[in-house]
Amino acid sequence: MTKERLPHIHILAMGGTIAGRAANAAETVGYRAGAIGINELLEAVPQLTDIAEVTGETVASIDSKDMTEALMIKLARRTEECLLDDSIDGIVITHGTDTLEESAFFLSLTLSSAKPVIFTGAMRPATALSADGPLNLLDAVHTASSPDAKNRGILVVMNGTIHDASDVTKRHTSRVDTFQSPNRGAIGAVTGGHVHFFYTAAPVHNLFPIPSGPLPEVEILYGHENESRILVDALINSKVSGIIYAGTGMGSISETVLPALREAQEQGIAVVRASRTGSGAVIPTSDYPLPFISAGTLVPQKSRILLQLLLVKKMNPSEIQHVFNLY
Ligand SMILES: NC(=O)CC[C@H](N)C(=O)O
Repeated sequence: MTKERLPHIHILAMGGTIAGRAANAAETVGYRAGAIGINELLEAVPQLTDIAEVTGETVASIDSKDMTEALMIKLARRTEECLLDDSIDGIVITHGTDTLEESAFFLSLTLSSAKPVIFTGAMRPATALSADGPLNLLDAVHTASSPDAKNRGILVVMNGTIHDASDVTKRHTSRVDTFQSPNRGAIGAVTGGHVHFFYTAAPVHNLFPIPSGPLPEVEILYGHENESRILVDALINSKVSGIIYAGTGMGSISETVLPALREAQEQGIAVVRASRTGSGAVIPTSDYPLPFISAGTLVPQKSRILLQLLLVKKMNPSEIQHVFNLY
């Protein structure tokens, strides 16, 4: 009897807590992210060899709070090369959790492939009691090996749940169930190695080529009571290309800031209304007609990435709104 070939899953390591080392096993907060190399990470999960032929490489060893646009582009390019490699069946990206959702969303907008691409990370360092990284890695490799994970775009596997890159967001500072998809819910689960998707695949919107150079400057403002226009004026003076306004409620803008944002628009700055609430859609309303753009269900940090890529295409507010309507 011939043994069935195991899938070849390639791991791209970016650092983060999953590769974090602390002084002792009780330490779950003070540690150095990205201190552990890819080989040590794989050795901690010997069960991987039962389910896949696993190879790995280090793309970066950073705390993901320091993620940059250049590194995000580098990660997208390397992932694309791996997707084109016929010997690779699926890809797992280990990443710090702080900005994991931004990288996953960026790759979902710029890559196209039937092969699974799975992001994972950890909330406790590799050296901690009850470290969550090893099981997250095993679950991610199970998912990357699953034929059911094909044609679903970029996925995030954490804490036994599978999430779509557009909805998933980090919602808690320390708990292992921090990753949630607040609008549409998790799309699947990994239980005892069994990968189970709850829904058929949603449409995948890989809309852009991987950008070749720096993206337009887009900043995020956070709405609050008794707000002044100081920050909007600073952004107008800085000649940014876009502003994401994380407004109160459904992207509401206070009367003190509204005239300043209108002035920004007159200077050619694109303004997107998102919400500081963390979930729900911001939809176009007569209170804020075009050129105000509404973010849909995208959180401010993902709205920023989408707007940057749309501004590269030199789209006008109406065209930009059409793309945000997909979310
Ligand atoms: N749990 C984590 O991964 C957060 C640690 C670190 N700040 C990072 O994002 O890389």
